[in-house]
Order: sequence, then C-alpha cells, then structure tokens
Amino acid sequence: MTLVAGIDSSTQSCKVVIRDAASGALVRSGRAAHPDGTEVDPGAWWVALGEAIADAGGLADVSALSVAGQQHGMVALDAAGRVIRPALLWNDTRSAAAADDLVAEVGAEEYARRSGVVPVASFTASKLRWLRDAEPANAATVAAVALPHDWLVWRLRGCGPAESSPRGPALELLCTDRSDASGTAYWSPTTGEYDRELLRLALGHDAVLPRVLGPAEHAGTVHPVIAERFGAADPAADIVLGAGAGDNAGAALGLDAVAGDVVVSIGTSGTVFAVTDAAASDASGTVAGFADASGRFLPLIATLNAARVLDAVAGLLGVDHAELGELALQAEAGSGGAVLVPWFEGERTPNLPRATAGFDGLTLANSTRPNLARAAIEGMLCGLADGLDAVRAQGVSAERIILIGGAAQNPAVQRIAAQIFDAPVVVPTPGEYVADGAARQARWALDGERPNWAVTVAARPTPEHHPVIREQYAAARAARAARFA
Ligand SMILES: Nc1ncnc2c1ncn2[C@@H]1O[C@H](COP(=O)(O)OP(=O)(O)O)[C@@H](O)[C@H]1O
Ligand SMILES: O=C(CO)[C@@H](O)[C@H](O)COP(=O)(O)O
Repeated sequence: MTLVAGIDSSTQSCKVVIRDAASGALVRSGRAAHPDGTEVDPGAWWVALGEAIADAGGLADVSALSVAGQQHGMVALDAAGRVIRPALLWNDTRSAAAADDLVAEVGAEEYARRSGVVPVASFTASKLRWLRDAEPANAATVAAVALPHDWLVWRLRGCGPAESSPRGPALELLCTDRSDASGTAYWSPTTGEYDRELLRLALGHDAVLPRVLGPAEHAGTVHPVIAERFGAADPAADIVLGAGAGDNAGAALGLDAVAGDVVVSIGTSGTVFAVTDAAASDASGTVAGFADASGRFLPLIATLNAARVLDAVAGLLGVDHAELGELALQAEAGSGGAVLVPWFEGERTPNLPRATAGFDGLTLANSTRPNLARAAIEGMLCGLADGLDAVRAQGVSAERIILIGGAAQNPAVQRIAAQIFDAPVVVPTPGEYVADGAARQARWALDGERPNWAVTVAARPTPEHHPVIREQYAAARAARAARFA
C-alpha cells in the first residue's frame, strides 16, 4: 500500500493524517499543540511538526507529504537563514496602522487590481511595513520572507541555519504555492507573478521570495537526515514534497469543493470561501481574492473571532463545550433579545482591529445562562453570515454550506447554523480537512493524478431559518461598529 501524509500547521496545533494513496482511507493520525499568542517562534512549529509526525507513527512507510498552514504569518529570514524575530501571525493586529498606510499610499482599487486584496492587519505586506517602521534594524537584515508552510517545507528539505541544517541557508530553495502566495498582498493571482514594487513599498527593500509552485508540482524531497529523524525506514528513499497550501485552500481541496459549495470553517479563525473559475477583486477589502490549491480561485472572508468565542463564553459560564451547546439549545432562537457582538480579538470582517466584544440587549429577564450561551453561538455565526453575504456579492452561488473546523463538531453550532444561514447546511464526517487537502496534494505530486477520494456527510441539520437572529445582530453590530470606526 502506498501512503501519503498531509499536515495542517494551524494556529493552535499541528495535525497529521496518513492516508492510503489509492483509496484515501485514513491509516493513522497525530497532533501536537502550538504555543498560544499572536507572535510565535517558528521553531515551535518545527518542534510540533516532529511531535505530531511521531504521534502519527512516523514517516517510515510514507511516499509523499504536503504541508498546509495558517496563512499570512511573517517569517523573516536573514542571509544566514535564521529567523530574525518571532513570526507575527494572521491574528496579530499591531499591523493595522501599517495596513492603513499602505492602502493610503497605493489606493484600495489599485491594490485589489494588482494583488487581489486590499491590505488589512492580517496580510504579510502589512506585517512587513510594521517591521520597517517599528523595528528598522530587523527590517534591514531581512534577506527573505516566507510564510509558515513555506518555512516548514524548506526545513523538511534540510535547509536552515548552517549550524542546525544539513543543507544550510539555501534561500533560493524556498518555495510556496499559489494559495499561500495570494495572502501576501504582493503576488497577483491573475498574473501569477510577484509585484516587487508592492514588496519594496512594504518592507523598504527587495528580498528573496519563495518560488510559486502549481498545484501538482514537487517542492523537492525530504532531506535524508530529516527523514531519518522523522522515523523513515530507508532515509535514502525519497519522500516527495507537495507544493503545500494555505489552510483554507487546503480545506477546499480536502472537501473536493465544487461550484455551489460554500465552506464555512469555524476554527481559530472563522472563514467563508468558495472555489471559483474567476478571480475576485473587491476594492472594499471585505472579500480577499485569493487563489486556491487546484489552479483556480478562492474568494474568502475571515473573522478573527470564531471557536475561541465559544471557548471564552464556556469558560465564563464554567462549562465545557458539550454543556455550552446543551445550554444554548435550551434557549429560544434570538436568545430572548440578548446579543453578543463577539469582537474579543478586534475584528477583520468588518475591519475594526481595535474593537472589543460586548453584550447588547441584556435585561434582568433575559440574562440567563441558556440565553448567554446561545447568544455566543448566534453572534459568532452572524459574523460569518455577514461574510457569506459579501462572498455572494462577488457572484458566488451558495447551494449548500459545508460546515467544518473544531467548533463545527458542536451539535448546537450545527443546529443554530441551520437557523441563521439561508442555504442548506451539511456537516462532513468529523475530520481534519486541511490536512486531508494536503494529503490529496501529496498524492497529486506523487503520481500526477488529483485523487477523487470520497467525502461523506455526517449531519444535515434541519433548515429552520429564523431571520430575527440576524436582524437583532445587525442592529447591535451597527451600533458597536460606530463606536470603533
Ligand atoms: N465541540 C466543540 N464545540 C465548540 N468548540 C470546539 C469544540 N471542539 C473543539 N472546539 C474548538 O475548536 C478550536 C480548534 O479548532 P481547529 O479547527 O482545530 O482550529 P485551528 O484554526 O487551529 O485549525 C479550539 O478553539 C477548540 O476549543
Ligand atoms: O487569516 C486567515 C485566512 O485569511 C486564517 O484562516 C488563517 O489562515 C488561520 O487559520 P486557522 O489556523 O484558524 O485555520
């Protein structure tokens, strides 16, 4: 049996799936935690990757692997291949003013035309501008800029600082894929080329950028020294590396999303996206016109407040996730008028990086544990429903909503989603769809064939649309947004 591995190096953890290349059957899996925080030493991802691979039983019998990862994170490397400072992650909002500056200098329409996106705090270009302004000495030493998945693939190839890597600092071997390159704000999904002027504008000077690979291309092979460290039986037998992907594009590939499918992912980030034939360009900046991992495009909105909203409110109520869901289902749709606008981390959609969360509409009568639990789920999902409207406004049709990510496993989230979204909701069999997308890519790189493994549906929550939930949320959202605009 030929095996392929897929890796999801996400915000909170690293997950590995090992699948049968022919049937797609899951053979084994593993995971390891990432540190908390919005700036992280990439070395911690490398350690977690090793732990997750070990947890998955090692790479002894694996023929190919591919790495998908959290998008946008700034991994700045010096000429010796060292990471210059901890990576600023997609959910670090200190780069908000830098994003505004870039938009003021270039213009929103021009940015959308040239890069498919308008900078917000999350994108790599904004983080580079922040580095230029806040840490000029660090910015001056940047020789190359990579994204989380690019850096991990580079390390797997044996590259890195000379003292810790068999191949040394071969910056020219850095590579990425279309989907992750499209989250930088200095690569164009329509031309397939970097916009070096936009890079220089952000960082203050030019730098080595990863070569952008197509969906089926190889990113080289795992270096024998690294393969041995990760348990390969014959380190000299090449383990082929796929191009890798941004995590949302990885999920689209893992789900085999087609026209009419809109994916709603509720992990650390909340995202809404679809695979399309044409590139999106939204000068308002709400919808990011990303590329996907199959050679097409991936219009996407992202929120900063998703599964962790439920973590926080469950903590406040002193319950676990299952109990939070049970409480929420004891309340009526609309939570008796209680509304949570869940901008705990600031927000990206709408673009209010300095916003905070707040409850609205509380009275003595409605301030019950069930209403607060339900308001948390409703508020989080309403932010994503607003995102669905924006994605639809780009011409995307939503015949069904595919709900994935950690919080999608909660039955209350599934049921309330079917009350908020005005399209049928399906919940695939629990799984790691980002890692699965990477495993499909590994197989694609191995034999040139995109696999057609089956995806099964575990739940189809009954559609019972309750417009009141979004109506009362829209009023609370508008009032709160006005405070932080
Ligand atoms: N049953 C559940 N109900 C609500 N939230 C959950 C549940 N299970 C996991 N989560 C949350 O989902 C998040 C992890 O989701 P995941 O998709 O793995 O995130 P990531 O964005 O890091 O890939 C965590 O915040 C976790 O607490
Ligand atoms: O910023 C985005 C997409 O633009 C996020 O979706 C990140 O890619 C992080 O993903 P998760 O770790 O939450 O899956």
